[in-house]
Amino acid sequence: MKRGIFVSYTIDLTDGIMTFTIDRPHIRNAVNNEVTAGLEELVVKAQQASVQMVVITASGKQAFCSGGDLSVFHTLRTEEQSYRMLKRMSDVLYSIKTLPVPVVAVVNGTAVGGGCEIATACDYRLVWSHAKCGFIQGTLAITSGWGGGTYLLETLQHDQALKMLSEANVYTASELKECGWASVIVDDEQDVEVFFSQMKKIHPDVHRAYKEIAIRKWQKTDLAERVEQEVRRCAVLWERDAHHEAVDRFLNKTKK
Ligand SMILES: CC[C@@H](C(=O)O)C(=O)SCCNC(=O)CCNC(=O)[C@H](O)C(C)(C)COP(=O)(O)OP(=O)(O)OC[C@H]1O[C@@H](n2cnc3c(N)ncnc32)[C@H](O)[C@@H]1OP(=O)(O)O
Repeated sequence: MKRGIFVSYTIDLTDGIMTFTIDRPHIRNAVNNEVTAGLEELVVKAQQASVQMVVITASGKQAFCSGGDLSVFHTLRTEEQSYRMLKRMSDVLYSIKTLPVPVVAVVNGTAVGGGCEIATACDYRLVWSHAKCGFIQGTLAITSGWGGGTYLLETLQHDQALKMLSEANVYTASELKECGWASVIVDDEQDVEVFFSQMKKIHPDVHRAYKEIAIRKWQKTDLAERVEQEVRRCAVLWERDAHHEAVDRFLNKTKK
């Protein structure tokens, strides 16, 4: 077992499964710059030949990830400033999406905003039955900006994806299964183990070969360029008053 412990995340390698855990439960596992750096570290470490699968999850049962840490990212005011943050996260999520092994999000609780983007960049989403998830960026007068909107349109039927993005709602685990976002709903740790033991029945080279096919398709269809356009579009909206006012409302509401 190899283990690296930092303040905001851990990376663990056990039996060929490399697990990245966001460890900021007090703030619903929101992504700050340290978590972004951790995901960059994950991408490097996951290239090792001994890694057969990658898991992304988070501490506690309340939240998988509440998106970007608004108390940190709210200091980014202009299109240019927000573009740099959005681009960095979108680059790391693209690298995660195109890892040569299956990537599984174990959605242990609420996933909203960028949290849904992280999960959507993964190949599989194991969603705990109590979890509620949604692309709520619209309520902040922005779009997804880490590539997750583009990945959702790749993953779900077109009208389901567009509805999920535009409605900016949160959905229950069963609604997420019905629309095709959740691969599996899990009720306990045993259900999670069953998923991984099924995966492990198949030789890791077979998983790698199928992943190669998917990556080739994404390269042919200019996925990276489509993500870049999503990032740029979000940065334009980010600069506007409507976005900053909505974030102010959230931050002031929770301080009272
Ligand atoms: C920035 C990138 C962008 C993208 O490209 O996608 C985004 O991610 S936009 C989306 C940003 N995220 C949000 O707007 C979600 C905000 N959070 C919530 O709506 C709720 O916290 C929750 C996730 C639904 C959980 O609700 P609940 O369990 O009731 O917890 P609290 O609301 O009481 O939160 C506890 C504590 O954590 C703080 N918090 C939560 N999320 C964030 C966040 N994303 N950024 C900063 N802080 C966050 C919240 O303020 C509370 O703090 P205290 O009041 O000090 O305890």
